[in-house]
Amino acid sequence: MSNYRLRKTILDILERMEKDGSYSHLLIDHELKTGKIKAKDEGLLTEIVYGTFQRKLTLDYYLDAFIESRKKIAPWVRMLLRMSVYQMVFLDKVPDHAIIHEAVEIAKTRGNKGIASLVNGVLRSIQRKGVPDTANIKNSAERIAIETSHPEWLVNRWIAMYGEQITREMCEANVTRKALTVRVQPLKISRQEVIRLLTAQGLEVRPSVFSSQGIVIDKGNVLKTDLFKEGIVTIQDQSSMLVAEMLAIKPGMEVLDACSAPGGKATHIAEKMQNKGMLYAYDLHAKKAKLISQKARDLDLTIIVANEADARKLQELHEIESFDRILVDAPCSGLGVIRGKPEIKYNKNATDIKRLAEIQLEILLHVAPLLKKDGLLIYSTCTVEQTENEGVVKSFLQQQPDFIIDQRFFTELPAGFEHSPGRTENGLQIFPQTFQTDGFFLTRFRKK
Ligand SMILES: C[S@@+](CC[C@H](N)C(=O)[O-])C[C@H]1O[C@@H](n2cnc3c(N)ncnc32)[C@H](O)[C@@H]1O
Repeated sequence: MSNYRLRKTILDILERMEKDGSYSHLLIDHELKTGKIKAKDEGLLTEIVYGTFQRKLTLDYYLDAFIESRKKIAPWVRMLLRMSVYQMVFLDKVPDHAIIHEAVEIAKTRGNKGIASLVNGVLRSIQRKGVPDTANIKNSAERIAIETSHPEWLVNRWIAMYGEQITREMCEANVTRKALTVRVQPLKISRQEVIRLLTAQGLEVRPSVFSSQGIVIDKGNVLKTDLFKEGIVTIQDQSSMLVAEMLAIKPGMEVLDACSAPGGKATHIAEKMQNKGMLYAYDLHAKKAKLISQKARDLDLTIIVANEADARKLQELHEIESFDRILVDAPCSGLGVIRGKPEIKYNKNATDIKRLAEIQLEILLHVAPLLKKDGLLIYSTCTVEQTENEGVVKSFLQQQPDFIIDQRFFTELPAGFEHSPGRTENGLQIFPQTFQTDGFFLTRFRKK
């Protein structure tokens, strides 16, 4: 694929992300699977698409200094300018003159001479004068918002929750890449052996401190290895791996995973159960429930029974006090996984957060009676929103006096969490910047 075609494909993906609010990772995966992108270009395509979308608001701030405010420009032209400026400012892989040349060619072919001249003028001015200095922005929330491309309402909200320093670190982490991590299927092979095999294939890897099954891939493409293709390792973020680790699971138990698709944590729990016992996994959507069964089959785990159900109606399917362990990995705003899914920061609003917190509490209150006395329930989300995390935990404890926060949860956490900034009496908020993971929240209740 020529450079021109590659840039045009990148522009197409970015436009679809903007127009349909489509999931960036799904669009990129789809494009890479068409086989039209050369292996050597895959990294560049991913980098420009993610980078441009991640830094959309920063790039607009730069561009607005060079575009007359009265001038209306079509969304595709703005996107073309954004991806060009992203490459000029944040990447050093292609010289500026080549970036400008390709952008002008696209503008000419898709638009007309006038658009090509505008694109040429704006990009050449930026090349000559450089981008505006954000140090001049006086208001600190606005400055964080522009420098890290987050909506200002979100930055203000996080500053009110966590203070300016944590907010800035979090926003900065959200625009960086993190290392991919995988989980080993321990019933098939040991982590040590997988590390040996991956290292022999030239990858740079290290054991995760979050989970005895986790491996961090510092360099190399694990997705192309047979270990991945054969289901011996699966992709999972380290903070997600913490859930099964902290559920104090034993083989032979009866376990409920109330919001389970696509089954990352359910399969991890089944592995911890050594595929002995019973794990009921539910999801609201039938299609998604099928993904859980598929994942269980891929990993040769036979104890998972996956079905479609609303977690708020599980009392119709199961008896009171029938489970040793329950996991509520609740639907949430996803504001902890912005790094991998940048569209989330632009699409969510405060009303979504409030509504989600209501659903999360409803789910918890409904499944609580299904837990045996002395049983454990983990509540987790992939968000950094206090309303959805500590807020829900506090409301749940108020309405369910039979439940307490299990203090052993804190002593059983892996080393490194002793002074973690997000640790409170109600659970553990993992920030994306602390361990270079997804932002995640989890806590463990015990039924008295
Ligand atoms: C955070 S995801 C779960 C991820 C999963 N535990 C894993 O590790 O792969 C939340 C899931 O809850 C499902 N969901 C949303 N509302 C639900 C409800 N009322 N009952 C059951 N599942 C629900 C969503 O479809 C989504 O798949």
